Amino acid sequence: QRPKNFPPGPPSLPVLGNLWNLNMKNPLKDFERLRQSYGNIYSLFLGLKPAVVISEFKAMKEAMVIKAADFAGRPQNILITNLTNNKGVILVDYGSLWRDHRRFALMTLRNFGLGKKSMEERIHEEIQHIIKPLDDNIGKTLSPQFLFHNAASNIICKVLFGTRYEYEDETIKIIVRCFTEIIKIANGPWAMIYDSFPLIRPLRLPYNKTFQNMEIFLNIARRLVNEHKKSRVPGEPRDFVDCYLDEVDKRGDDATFSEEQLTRMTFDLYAAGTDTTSNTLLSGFLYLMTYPHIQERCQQEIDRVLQGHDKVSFEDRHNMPYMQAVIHEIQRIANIVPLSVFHCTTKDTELMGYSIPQGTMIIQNLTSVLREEGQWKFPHEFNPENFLNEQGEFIKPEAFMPFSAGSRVCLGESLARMELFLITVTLLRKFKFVWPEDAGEPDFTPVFGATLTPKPYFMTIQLRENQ
Ligand code: HEM
Repeated sequence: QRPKNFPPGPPSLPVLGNLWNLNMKNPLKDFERLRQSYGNIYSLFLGLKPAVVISEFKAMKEAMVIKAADFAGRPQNILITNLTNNKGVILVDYGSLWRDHRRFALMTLRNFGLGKKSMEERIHEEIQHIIKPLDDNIGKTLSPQFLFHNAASNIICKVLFGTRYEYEDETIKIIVRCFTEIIKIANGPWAMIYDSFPLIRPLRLPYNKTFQNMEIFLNIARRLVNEHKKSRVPGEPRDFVDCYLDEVDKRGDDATFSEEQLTRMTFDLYAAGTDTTSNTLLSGFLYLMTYPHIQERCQQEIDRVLQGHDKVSFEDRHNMPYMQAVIHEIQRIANIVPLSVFHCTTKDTELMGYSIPQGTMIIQNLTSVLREEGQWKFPHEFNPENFLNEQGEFIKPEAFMPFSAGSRVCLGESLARMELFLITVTLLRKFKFVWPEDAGEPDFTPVFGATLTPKPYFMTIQLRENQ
């Protein structure tokens, strides 16, 4: 039964609730269909749990920005609690552990605490490892999937642990496999089954694999943290782990800053920073190959602004309005995290006149904002004009929310934006990317998972004439 003045929604069945209304493999179309019937704020029962789905800019802003604290919780199901041990940052509930760690991570990632080597340098070093295989394949075709994935993974690895792995290294393969499998189970129907039926928890079912995978990653992270403890010089941090160990020293007995929390947080940052960035790059190059005139216009701007410089710096973005518009448009159309990460209300609250009790799961339909008519000049097509004004200057409409908005907004936004800019500009400056002649028509339909991924594709690499 829906509480009084709760947002409307489709009728629900006992036990299953509205799970029968959703295609678990890809519920995005169902969320859109239900929005058309019930409006921008509607409710669903996921099993016995009530959830509210929020769509379009106005409602999203009221919830996430204006009433940020009311909507900043995370739903706590038992699988997640058992998996995270109430530690980390992404899935922990609103409270002091989350707040202190979020603040610490933001400060550290913003280039302050990271020691002598700047974030930009770390990214540029990794870009050299992307360029090498591209250089070796001039005139040939290549699938960029692993290249981008390993690069994004190594960048975050360097920020956290100060190390990178060769693209063929077993450790990187194990890490990537653990993440993929954990996310698949934690996000899917098994999490709900685990939650609803305590008696089956000890059985050997797929979620057990999740706990094993989590242990594998945590053991790798613990080993790296132990090595840091031996080699660090207090007060002279080399990376995120060193900064955190300095913070533990500084805080003394404050239990929330602990080594266990550190290893859990490295997992979260690693998981959140890899797929998202690499899938954005993959979508980006797919669009740049399909719209060669847009690729060329980027290259003209790059050549003009970088003339006489050996490499691009993040500051250069201020002189590259077109490139900035293209990268933002890639993020808008790629819509990499379409349902954000589920939120939860922290107290009884109201949204656009509806009452929403404390503890209600909140699902952000970010797709609806990124494609909203009235917010964009060209909501349904790939067109950088969405981010340019009449004078050709870069503008960012408020409805640009691929990182979500408010208190839980993506913690890695600044790192992600730097990666996307430096990688895209460096590669476009040196190479021309061409859709292979024999590859048929490009298919833009993404594959749904925790993030949206373009279908695997190949690209032909050409060296640009001025290189
Ligand atoms: C293009 C790349 C990225 C996109 C599109 C993206 C998007 C998002 C979104 C939509 C959320 C959920 C926000 C919410 O719940 O309201 C999120 C959360 C988060 N992201 Fe990202 N992200 C990206 C890259 C990164 C990177 C590189 C890192 C790591 C440094 C990162 C770390 C996090 C963390 C830790 C959270 C949880 C924040 C919290 O709960 O307070 N993300 N991201």
